[in-house]
Amino acid sequence: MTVLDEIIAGVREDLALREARVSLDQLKERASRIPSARNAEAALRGGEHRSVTIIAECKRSSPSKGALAQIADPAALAASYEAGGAAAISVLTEERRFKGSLADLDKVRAAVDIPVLRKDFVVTPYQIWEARAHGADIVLLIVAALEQTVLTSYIERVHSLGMTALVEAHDRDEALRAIDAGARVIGVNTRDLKTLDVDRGVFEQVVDVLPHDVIRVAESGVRGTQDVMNYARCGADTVLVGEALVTSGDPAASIRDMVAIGQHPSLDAMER
Ligand SMILES: O=C(O)c1ccccc1NCC(=O)[C@H](O)[C@H](O)COP(=O)(O)O
Repeated sequence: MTVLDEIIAGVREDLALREARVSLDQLKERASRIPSARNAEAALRGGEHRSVTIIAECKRSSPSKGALAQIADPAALAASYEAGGAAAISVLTEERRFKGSLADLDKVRAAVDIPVLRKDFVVTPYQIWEARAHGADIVLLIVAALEQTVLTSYIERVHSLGMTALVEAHDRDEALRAIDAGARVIGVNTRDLKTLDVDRGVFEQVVDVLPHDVIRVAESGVRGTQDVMNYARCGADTVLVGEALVTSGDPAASIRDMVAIGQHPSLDAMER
C-alpha cells in the first residue's frame, strides 16, 4: 500500500461519517445558497504583467514532516496572506495526516476575498459538492488517485459548478492525462507520493508537456524566494507554498517577499 492509498483509505472512512450526517441533497441545497465561485484562473494569471503568482497554504501538519505549525486562527493567517499579495489560499481539509478540516475552510472563506482552494484527496463527487457548499473556488484533483474517465467527469463536475479544477500530476504521463481530461490549471507536485521526498527538478522535467494556455502550477518544496524564482524561470505561472510560510515565524513578511519575486522584471520577458 502506498502513502497515497493509506491517506485515501482514511479519507474514505471520515467521508462515510460526514455522509451519514449530511446528505448529498442537503449539501446541494447549501451549495445553492453560496455566492458564485470566484474567477480563479484570472487571479492565478497574475494580471496585465502576467506576474508569477503565489498560492499560500494553510498547513498544520503533513505526512512527510509531522506537526509544522500551531495555526490557532486560520482566518488571521489567510488574511495576512491576502494582505501580502497571495493570489489564492490553499486550505488542507484532510483531517488525519494534515490536521485540516472543513471548519478551517469555512473560516478562511469568511476572512478573504481571493479564491480559496480546497486541498484534499477527492475520490467521490460528494466531496466536490462539499467544496462548493463550503465556499471553495478551486478543487484539487490528483491524477494518481483517479481513473481517467472518473478524472474527466470530476473536472467537468467542478467546472459545471463554476469552480476551477487544479489537476495535480507527478510526472509527464500524469500531466498528459490531465490535459486529455480537460484540465485548464495543472499542478506539478514535486513531492513523490511513494517516498514523500521532494525533487524540485521534476517540475522542469514535466512542464514542457503543458500547453501555454494551461495555467502551470509548481507545487511543493519551496524554501524561500530563490525556489520561487527557479520555478518561475522554468515556466511556472503560479507557485504553491505551504511549509515555508507556516514555519517562517513571519508568514506576512514571507508571502510579501515571495510575491515581490514573482513580480521581478526579469520574468516579464519570459514567454509563459
Ligand atoms: O506535504 C506532504 O507531506 C504530503 C504528503 C503526501 C501527499 C501530499 C502532501 N502534501 C500536500 C501538498 O501538495 C503540499 O502541501 C503543497 O504542495 C505545499 O508543499 P510545501 O510547500 O512543500 O509544504
